[in-house]
Amino acid sequence: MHKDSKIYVAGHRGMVGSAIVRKLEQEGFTHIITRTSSELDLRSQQAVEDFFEEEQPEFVFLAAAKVGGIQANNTFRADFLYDNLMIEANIIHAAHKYGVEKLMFLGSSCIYPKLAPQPLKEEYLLTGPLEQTNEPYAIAKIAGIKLCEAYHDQYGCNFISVMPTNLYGYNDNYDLNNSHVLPALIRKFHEAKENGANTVTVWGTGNPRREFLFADDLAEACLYLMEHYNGRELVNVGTGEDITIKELALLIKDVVGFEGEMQFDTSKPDGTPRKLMDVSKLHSIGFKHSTDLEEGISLAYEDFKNKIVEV
Ligand SMILES: NC(=O)c1ccc[n+]([C@@H]2O[C@H](COP(=O)([O-])OP(=O)(O)OC[C@H]3O[C@@H](n4cnc5c(N)ncnc54)[C@H](OP(=O)(O)O)[C@@H]3O)[C@@H](O)[C@H]2O)c1
Ligand SMILES: C[C@@H]1O[C@H](OP(=O)(O)OP(=O)(O)OC[C@H]2O[C@@H](n3cnc4c(=O)[nH]c(N)nc43)[C@H](O)[C@@H]2O)[C@@H](O)[C@H](O)[C@@H]1O
Repeated sequence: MHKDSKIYVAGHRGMVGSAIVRKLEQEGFTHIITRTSSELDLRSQQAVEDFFEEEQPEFVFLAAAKVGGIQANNTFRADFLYDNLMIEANIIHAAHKYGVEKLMFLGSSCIYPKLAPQPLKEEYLLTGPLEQTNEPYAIAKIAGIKLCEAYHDQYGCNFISVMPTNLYGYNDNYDLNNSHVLPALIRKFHEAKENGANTVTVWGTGNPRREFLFADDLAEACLYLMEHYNGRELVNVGTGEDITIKELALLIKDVVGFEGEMQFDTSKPDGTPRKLMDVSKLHSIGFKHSTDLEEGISLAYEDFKNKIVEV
């Protein structure tokens, strides 16, 4: 990418998309193209093709998607499958049709089999059954990977697939029903402290293990891979370290300064027992994350407090 290359960031208002825009601006890229979902509904093929014909982007970061935590995925199963299939199919096809030089598709660590060996290597894809709570979303993301591979094979497109682990950071989603665990617990512990509550409820048993990558580190990885990786195969992006949900809750409890108790609601699903990414390929390409979990949680908590002040 040149500093004046035409770069489209799909999903620029989201946690990942906004981090990518922030990073591009910091690096001095001057021609960043964006559209909100009300300006351009990416589920409409005609609208997407009209947009690509008009803007003629040279590089595309595909960070737009219907995204949510375990409960959202398990509740809105049709929406997670349909929206994500339509968004990725429309953008990937239009990128081919209008001659985009390079596209990056963002998948997720949930594409791997529920009980695959850990840490998860890229070659474990499609080697076993998926986690039921997010199977629709995972199927959509696997289809996105296969679309990129197929357009590479048939048309020679330089479309790469990046598989982030669980993410958190600035501009995260703090809705208690639809968010991921880390932002949900930040909000729960904060509100319990502010309201003088004695107990915070954590979903599930607390035993599952999760890996968490700060979204600005992912954005840095995305720019690095856009510049340095042209492979057909997917690339995991994570920290290579995981903790239990209980350990995460204790960490967030300390950062927030909540002094009450935690209780575990086992009526809520645990989901995949573990999904630790093997990041040896990422490291061999030359990238390693820089924000450790405790520092990242503090940064996310400050962002959360600033946002509630704004409301
Ligand atoms: N968050 C995670 O833990 C995580 C983990 C692994 C992978 N990922 C992947 O990373 C990418 C970004 O995730 P995120 O956490 O940044 O999600 P997010 O904060 O929910 O942002 C998603 C963005 O997609 C846009 N979008 C959704 N539906 C759209 C539609 N029909 N038309 C146009 N735009 C639409 C939204 O645009 P508006 O704001 O304009 O409505 C929003 O900005 C996704 O591909 C996700 O699968 C996320
Ligand atoms: C990266 C994302 O991972 C997602 O799986 P996944 O990590 O289980 O999604 P999370 O919603 O982050 O849940 C992770 C673990 O945290 C537990 N948990 C504890 N308290 C809470 C809470 O208050 N809210 C939430 N949300 N969880 C909570 C939850 O039961 C589960 O075992 C997939 O559903 C998505 O498709 C995506 O791939």
